[in-house]
Amino acid sequence: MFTSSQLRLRTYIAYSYHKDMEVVAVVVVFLCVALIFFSKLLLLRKRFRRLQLRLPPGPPRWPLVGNLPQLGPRPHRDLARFCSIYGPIVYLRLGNVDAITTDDPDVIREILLRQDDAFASRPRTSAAVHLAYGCGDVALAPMGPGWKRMRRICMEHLLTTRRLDSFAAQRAQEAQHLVGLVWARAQAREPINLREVLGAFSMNNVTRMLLGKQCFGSESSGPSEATEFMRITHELFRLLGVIYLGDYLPFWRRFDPTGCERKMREVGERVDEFHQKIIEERKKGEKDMGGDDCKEEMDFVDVLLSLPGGNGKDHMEDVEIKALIQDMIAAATDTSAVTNEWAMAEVIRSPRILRKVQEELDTVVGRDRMVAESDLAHLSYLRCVVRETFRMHPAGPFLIPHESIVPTKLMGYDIPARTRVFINTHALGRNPRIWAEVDEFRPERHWPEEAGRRVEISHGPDFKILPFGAGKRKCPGAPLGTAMVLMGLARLFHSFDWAPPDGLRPEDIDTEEVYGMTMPKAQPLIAVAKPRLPPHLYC
Ligand code: HEM
Repeated sequence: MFTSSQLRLRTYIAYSYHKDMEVVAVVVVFLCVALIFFSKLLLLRKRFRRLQLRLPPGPPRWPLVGNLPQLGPRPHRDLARFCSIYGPIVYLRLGNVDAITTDDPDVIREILLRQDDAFASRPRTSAAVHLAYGCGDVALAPMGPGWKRMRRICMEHLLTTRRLDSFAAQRAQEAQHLVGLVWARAQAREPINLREVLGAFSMNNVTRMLLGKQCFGSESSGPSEATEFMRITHELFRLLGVIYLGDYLPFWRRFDPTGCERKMREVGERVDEFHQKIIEERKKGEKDMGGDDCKEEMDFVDVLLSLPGGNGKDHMEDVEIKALIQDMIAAATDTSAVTNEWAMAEVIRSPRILRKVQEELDTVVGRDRMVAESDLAHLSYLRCVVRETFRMHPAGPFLIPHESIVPTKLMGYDIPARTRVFINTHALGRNPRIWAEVDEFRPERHWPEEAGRRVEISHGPDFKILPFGAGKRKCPGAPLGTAMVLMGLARLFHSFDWAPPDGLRPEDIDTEEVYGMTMPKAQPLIAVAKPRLPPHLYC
């Protein structure tokens, strides 16, 4: 039993407790209201600031999704249309991402050269995370010390002129292997799937440098493994090119209704198994890697295994080596194979151009030997064919997307930080303000005005074509890519006459493209070859 004074005390304690709770509740409610108020204020300030920005012009946008619904299955064509309506720089809002696009040489020069420091980063997309070792490679890595180190390894250890020269004999063997393959089919009077043979040519060239062995052919680990590797590499490329809604609408990633991100994870794991196997086999083999002379004989994997790691470590991490192997394969194979297929398609479509290419080859090389790499610099007309191919059919419709690091001004417009930049190389080559008769394949337009001047394949000061990009992110494999493209074409045009399969006229060869990170012909190129050199040269 309580006394009355005890009861009074208990009542008082209960009363003060409730009073304190009320005060706490009032303070909490007040803090919440203040928080909501200030965050709204910040949002409004941000919106107000955005309203003050002078963004480039662009198409009207939908709430939440912005301009995403205006992009169809060929987004390079949609963005080109916007540039023809709104001008050389177009602003787009893709979900919650700021983006600009351009097809104009002056704007491109400003982005890639004058403001290279502001625009040289890459967006951290889901594909880059799942398919490029968490952006730990070169091609998809955002600007930073990681990218710098990996790029330096490429430039100073893998793609040096000396090392590329040391693989010249292997490249010549691969070119002969290509000719032999086509010759065998020609003897059997079979039409040739040029996508297949050119794909194998590129892949073999790259894997011989990278791994010291062919992927397709007598040295391969077996046709089924090679085919699976090629299949999974194509799948990787397809996914890298996909416009994934989750990169623009974060809620999409929670549900992933199309299973795109799950597929990325699966393909990333499958590709990783291939790469891990390569490293483990090589470590087990324990090749001798000492001495500078020996280093010139080493393939890329040997070189990477011999290099010190970052932060004073003795060796590079496996994951860094795998990211570089993947970049080399992905960046080098499809790009050159797609370019070669387009060039063959356009030349076979035009018997006049085929005759001119062959006349030049007969003059420079003759008919009693095969084309050598040393001939390539003298094949000016063939070089014009390659330049014209890059104008009409750049390997990819866009450069790999760039991203601005800081807010900046571009041609008088405000560009916020983290704006995604789509440089539309497909539209640049077909921009009617720069080129006449844009849909006509005419190599002569690149013939140098000054007699005897070498025809450059890379971009010139006018930035009217841009096959390898420019500035800090320029393709580090451009000399190798050019050599592989020129060599493949020179050998095929020199060794064979070409025609479409029975019943088709040259002009019936279709030139429809299919969108992706690289942009191949929609249908593989099938053609018939007829040998034109003495038989002993083919074996
Ligand atoms: C015809 C063949 C090739 C073409 C058309 C081509 C084209 C390109 C283009 C357009 C870019 C993007 C540039 C940018 O975003 O500004 C690029 C980047 C790159 N390419 Fe190539 N490429 C070819 C061959 C090669 C080869 C043979 C290699 C290496 C063996 C290679 C390695 C790379 C790498 C590592 C990058 C990323 C550079 C960076 O982000 O820092 N490419 N290439």
